[in-house]
Amino acid sequence: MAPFREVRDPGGSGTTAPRSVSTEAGHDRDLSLGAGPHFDLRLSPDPGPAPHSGSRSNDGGRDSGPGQKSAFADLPESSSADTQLIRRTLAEIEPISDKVTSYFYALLFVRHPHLRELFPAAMDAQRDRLFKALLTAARKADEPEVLDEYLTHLGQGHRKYGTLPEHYPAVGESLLGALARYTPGSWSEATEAAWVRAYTVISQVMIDAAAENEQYAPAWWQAEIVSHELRTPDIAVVTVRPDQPYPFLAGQYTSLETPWWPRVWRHYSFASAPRSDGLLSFHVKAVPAGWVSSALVHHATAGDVIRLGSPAGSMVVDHATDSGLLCLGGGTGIAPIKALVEDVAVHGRQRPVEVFYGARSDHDLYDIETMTRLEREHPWLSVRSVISDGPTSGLSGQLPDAVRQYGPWNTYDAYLSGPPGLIRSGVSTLRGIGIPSHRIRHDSLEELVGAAR
Ligand SMILES: NC(=O)C1=CN([C@@H]2O[C@H](COP(=O)(O)OP(=O)(O)OC[C@H]3O[C@@H](n4cnc5c(N)ncnc54)[C@H](O)[C@@H]3O)[C@@H](O)[C@H]2O)C=CC1
Repeated sequence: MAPFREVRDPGGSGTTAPRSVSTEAGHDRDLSLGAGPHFDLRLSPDPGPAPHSGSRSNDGGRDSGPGQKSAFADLPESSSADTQLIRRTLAEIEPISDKVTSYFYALLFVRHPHLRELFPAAMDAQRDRLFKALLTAARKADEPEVLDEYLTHLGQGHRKYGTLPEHYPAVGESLLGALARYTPGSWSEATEAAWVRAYTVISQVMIDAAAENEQYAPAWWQAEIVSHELRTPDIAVVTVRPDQPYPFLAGQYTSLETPWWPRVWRHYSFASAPRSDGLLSFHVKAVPAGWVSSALVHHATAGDVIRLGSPAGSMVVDHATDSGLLCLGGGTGIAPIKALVEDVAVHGRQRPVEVFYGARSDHDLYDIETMTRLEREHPWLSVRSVISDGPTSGLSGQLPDAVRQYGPWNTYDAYLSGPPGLIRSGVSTLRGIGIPSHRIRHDSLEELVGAAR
């Protein structure tokens, strides 16, 4: 049987933690957690198969075998009562989530200062990512399969930050400390016990997923920039050569860290299907206050080395069907759409692919030449550009409106990529014209908001 590790001393980092800290709100807050919650995490040396659900994982397409059991199937019967208690806490902190987030990090760093170095020097960009992810996990507690997949990705993705199993109890204590502090009306022994049970399972799934991923993938890849092409004053196509093979699927994205902003990771979709020379390309637009995007567009040159995390995302082509593909790419969102087109071409299936490429002006259609070249090469491909904000001789308006003028689309699989506003209105338009939700694919809005800054 695998050893159990009990974490009984929330301040047990060997450092003398101050008893209070000044938070954003300017109040000194007591950091005591009383006796403290206990997290019994099994730090198994042999993780066995990852307990994820059998749906697409972020390891470049490896699926877990059929019939694997969800870790959440092991939850005690009290779990639905736990769900109620957890929901109540979540509802209570929602309007003050900023304060709770600040307090969570204050607790974490004051009690466990050695963990500070795992986070970026300037925390504002990524400040609430971890906390949000934990709350998202808690919110999905009654959707075991979805939660398993989410946590598996989260656990694997945390390897690049240097996260170790022994860090999880510290995070759990800080999470509970912050929740308890900001829900004084409802926090009780039962609520704490519910959160301890939920966090214990959450962290165990993440730890197991990371350990399983370690068997076949590095925590990150080094990648040298081999070409940097400025297509407009603020959009660059950056091509890199990873230091070891990088398996991924067309339509997926990765996390990327530049040498100029250590520990600040941003998501970028691959702009090509996997290539025989192993090179990877990204379309990067420098956005205002976008540290990483500006560095990549305005400072990066050939020879610079960046780091890449694991591939992720399920916006991939289903090669088991011959359905047509309806693709909406807004701005740099055309990058993974181009990868999907190349993927269909590689598989040699003659299925119709209809691309709507949206941009604010003709000038912003930075990749139209590539798309029209692909259209010339492949009779099954049609590319239409749609201009939203300027004069044009072609289609004008917002992308979803343009798509509505064509069709019918109800036999197509739909792929959306671009700004969150496009995804939201695109999904609602496509549903409205008869494409069922399960045939509409896009990256998670949570990942997209602020993704490529
Ligand atoms: N996998 C993905 O979903 C990817 C997403 N992106 C995201 O795409 C965005 C690209 O930004 P920009 O190039 O500045 O695009 P943009 O803001 O210039 O928008 C491009 C086009 O998208 C459509 N659009 C934008 N907002 C819309 C809305 N609210 N409703 C309907 N249509 C809308 C319009 O047709 C517009 O011309 C970034 O936020 C980036 O993070 C980029 C690459 C991949």
